[in-house]
Amino acid sequence: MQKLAAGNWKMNGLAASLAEIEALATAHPTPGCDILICPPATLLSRVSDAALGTSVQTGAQDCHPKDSGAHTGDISAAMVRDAGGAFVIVGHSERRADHGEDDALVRAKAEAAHDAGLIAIVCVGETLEQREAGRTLEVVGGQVAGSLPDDATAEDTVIAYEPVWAIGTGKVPTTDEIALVHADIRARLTARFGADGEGMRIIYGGSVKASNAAEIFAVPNVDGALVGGASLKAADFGGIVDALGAA
Ligand SMILES: O=C[C@H](O)COP(=O)(O)O
Repeated sequence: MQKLAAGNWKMNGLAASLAEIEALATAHPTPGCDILICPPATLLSRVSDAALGTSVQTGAQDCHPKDSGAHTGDISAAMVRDAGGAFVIVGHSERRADHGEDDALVRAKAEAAHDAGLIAIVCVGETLEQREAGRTLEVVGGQVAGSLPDDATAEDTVIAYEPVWAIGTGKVPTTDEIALVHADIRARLTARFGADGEGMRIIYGGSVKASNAAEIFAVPNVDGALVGGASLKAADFGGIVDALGAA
């Protein structure tokens, strides 16, 4: 399967950041993996224009489950598509925590993404408290079960495993810990979706940097990364793209 290096700019990026897209595309004209940048919604259209015809694909960080309507401040999956996006992240732990999003809502957003022809990156991951209580597989397994539409396919769905305690902290699980969770997710996907579950990409997120990327990408069932801080600068993200292309 084609691996995925996905950058999530979160609430970062102004017009000056468009230069990073050009730099990334110029440095990686024929990468050995898919490259995705999810800028803030304010920049999606301009980033998509800048990325047109290059190796860089674009997406949004969230979408509303409805197509349109009276939902001030939200954007729909159709709007993401209209702005040039091909992907949308749903259920990121920051949205689950900041906006009280539960699995049912995340699933509805993934369904909306699919209806609009987008690839949904569905995020799951345990808190430190849950890990320390020995509940990692139970929590992540429950999120996978509840957040994925029944008709998800290998082509339209990516799972991002992001331990909440590893996001933006510089703390990363051991490769054995990552392997255990990714293998468990793979088993659940295969049991539920058959061949599609075997082919669905499972990417890791949480303090991925160029310096630790190769080690993480060598772990079985790690099919790429969802990168926050280290995706903001083309020079940093480029190192991760190189590591994934070589994996
Ligand atoms: O969406 C990206 C993740 O939350 C990871 O963020 P980070 O690479 O800054 O730890």
